Amino acid sequence: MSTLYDKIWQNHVVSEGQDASAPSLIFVDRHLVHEVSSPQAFESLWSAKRIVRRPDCTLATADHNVPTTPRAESVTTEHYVRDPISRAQVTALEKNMRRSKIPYYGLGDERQGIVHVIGGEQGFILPGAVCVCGDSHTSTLGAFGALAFGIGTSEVEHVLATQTLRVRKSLNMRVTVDGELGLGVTSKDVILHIIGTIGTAGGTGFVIEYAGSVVRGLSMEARMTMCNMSIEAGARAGLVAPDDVTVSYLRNRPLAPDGNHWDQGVEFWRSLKTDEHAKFDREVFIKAEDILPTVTWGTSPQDSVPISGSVPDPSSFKTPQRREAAEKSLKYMGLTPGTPMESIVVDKVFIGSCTNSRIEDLRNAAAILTTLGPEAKVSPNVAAMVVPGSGVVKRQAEAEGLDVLFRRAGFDWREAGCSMCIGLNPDQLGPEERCASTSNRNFEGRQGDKGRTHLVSPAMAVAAAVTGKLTDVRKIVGAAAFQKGSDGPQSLPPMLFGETAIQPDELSDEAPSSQEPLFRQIRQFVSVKGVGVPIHMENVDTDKLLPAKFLKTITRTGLGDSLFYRLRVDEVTGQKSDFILNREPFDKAKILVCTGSNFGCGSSREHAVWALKDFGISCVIAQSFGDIFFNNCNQNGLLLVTLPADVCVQLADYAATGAEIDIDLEKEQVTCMKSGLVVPFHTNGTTRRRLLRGTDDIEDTLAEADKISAYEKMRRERWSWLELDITRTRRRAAGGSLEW
Ligand SMILES: CC(C)[C@H](C(=O)O)[C@@H](O)C(=O)O
Ligand code: SF4
Repeated sequence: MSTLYDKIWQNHVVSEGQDASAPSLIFVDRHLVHEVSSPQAFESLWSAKRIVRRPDCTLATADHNVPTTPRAESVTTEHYVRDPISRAQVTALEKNMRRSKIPYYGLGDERQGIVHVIGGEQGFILPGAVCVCGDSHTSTLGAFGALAFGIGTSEVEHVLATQTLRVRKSLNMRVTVDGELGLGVTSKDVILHIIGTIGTAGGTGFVIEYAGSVVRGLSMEARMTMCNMSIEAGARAGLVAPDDVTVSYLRNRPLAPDGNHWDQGVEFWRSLKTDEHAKFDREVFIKAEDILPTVTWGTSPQDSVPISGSVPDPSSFKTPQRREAAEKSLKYMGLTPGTPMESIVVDKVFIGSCTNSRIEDLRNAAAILTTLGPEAKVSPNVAAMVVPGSGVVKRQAEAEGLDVLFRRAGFDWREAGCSMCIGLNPDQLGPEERCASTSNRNFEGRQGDKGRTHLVSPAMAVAAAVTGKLTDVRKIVGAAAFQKGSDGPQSLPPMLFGETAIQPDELSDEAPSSQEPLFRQIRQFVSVKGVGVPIHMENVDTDKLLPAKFLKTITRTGLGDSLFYRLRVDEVTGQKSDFILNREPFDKAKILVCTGSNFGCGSSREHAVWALKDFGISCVIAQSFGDIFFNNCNQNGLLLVTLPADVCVQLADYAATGAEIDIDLEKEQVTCMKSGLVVPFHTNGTTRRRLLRGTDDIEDTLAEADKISAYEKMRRERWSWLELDITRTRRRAAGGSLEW
């Protein structure tokens, strides 16, 4: 009896780990690449004189740094990406694509867009496949019944060089949503409700399969919205079993198989589901009737309430940590307990991001405007923008006249990219500006320094734009405006795929070079002795460890000053704060002792680990860690020690005295030298061996090249529909407009 996850896993094992807790080598069928998490991976790859093993299994685009202002057809990176550091990243990607021969959807290509949007839209991701990308929201693509998850930059390099990854198997969780959703309740509300229920650490260590009548009744795009935010629930990936909805969505997509391959693929996909009596390590049941249009009030995706609710009182939370976190959130958000959510005035509205920028999202948003009629206008105090997830979505929306509806109402209609989801491009919130946003993260500073984010569905975003405050969309359009299954029908109306230009020939041939020292070579950990810095926070996400604006670098060094930047520097005055990392002796700390759980959750940015190391930290102690962060630390020789809450508190109190701590990995013990306290800890055997030895994973994997070749041969014979013939696809794409 196996789950869907077990089955996909089993089909991809190239070689088993030495024991149950050790990572296995698994084959990667599809690798998506973008400009933020790949430059350092290519840099190391080229300097080690390695090549990309399977460019044909890889697809790249630029999305995070890309402006969304009007883009001429003859667009060049040089002129369009004005910010020199952003431009350097996009240019590095272009050069790397040219050298590696990886298919690239660049700025002049209609297929360019947010990496997770284009992966599904083009039919690149198929059920049963393993798909990775140096980005945490790769989980979006689990909606296809593919095992899709985010990885760090070192792992990107590993996949480029070997087409495999060393992964430890996660636990199985199933979230079943049964019943019937109320009119106007969408997949975004469902996933916000789930995260509100299980918490942002609820899925840590798990792959979540979404099941139940509600999930079965959702369209593919709505399923993508749900799977997208699995990472906000702490899970490695989200999955939905493939069914007729999946198959009809994939039919005739440019990169999906055709002919016999299509038939073989469909037969296999239909067999992929969890066995009836398969066992899950955790089961969660949600009643559809309990879900209302949902909105966040705080700075964590778990801080949500129904739109009819009010800002909670921090004292209503059970644990002191939650109480403290809620107080901090409310201060940051400028909200007082008891304020009705519907009275909160917004300055900006953002419809976009990999959560909600697909055609169906734009149709849903536009439908609200249609119902309201031509008089409906964006409130004079609000700036609202719609950013399609890809050039294809944009063209489709324009063919349907949605842009006209948005523009007429006063929305700004933009070009594709990550846009205001992340402060990496010009679309940002100003300090204390409040935004109703269809994105997935409401972390402090996420949409711009001191910006305040409320996560909502596309329909709710339109309602907020029109009224100027957070609003229950059902009230302004009436129930009659919604059909059953508020996200949209399960079969999409035709989508247009136009002629596209392949343009890597315009790119320069030389590989980018950087002068960075061999920072990554220091990947070993044996012991450390030094000052520990106590941090009393729950859910320290990687945005907090290193804000997005520092991700533009193409090297791994120099990030130490930016660690916990928002807490260390007042972004308005530029003055250093009295945050503990700025104070002696903690400014020289080598160990970080966090009393909270879920340290390093959120984004897959390995830059956060480089920042810790560059600051001088080589060991973090906490109650638990985010999955991707855990792997990124292993790759960089940074030891993570997991200890119970009371022990973390004890060690943090000791660290606060400024006395030295000694951490010995061989002995697996923490010694507080001054007090004599000795705390044993346990690390996974493989992790320990690798850290002690300072292993180069890629070298080890390449030693198993014959096994990888044997797997590839087996895959060609057994699942030939997985082979991608990019030249065929190009012909099809160039053969005129494709419709279905
Ligand atoms: C830049 C990238 C590594 C990051 C992620 O992993 O999620 C980004 O997409 C984000 O949303 O924070
Ligand atoms: S979460 Fe935002 S920044 Fe990250 S990939 Fe999605 S759209 Fe881009």
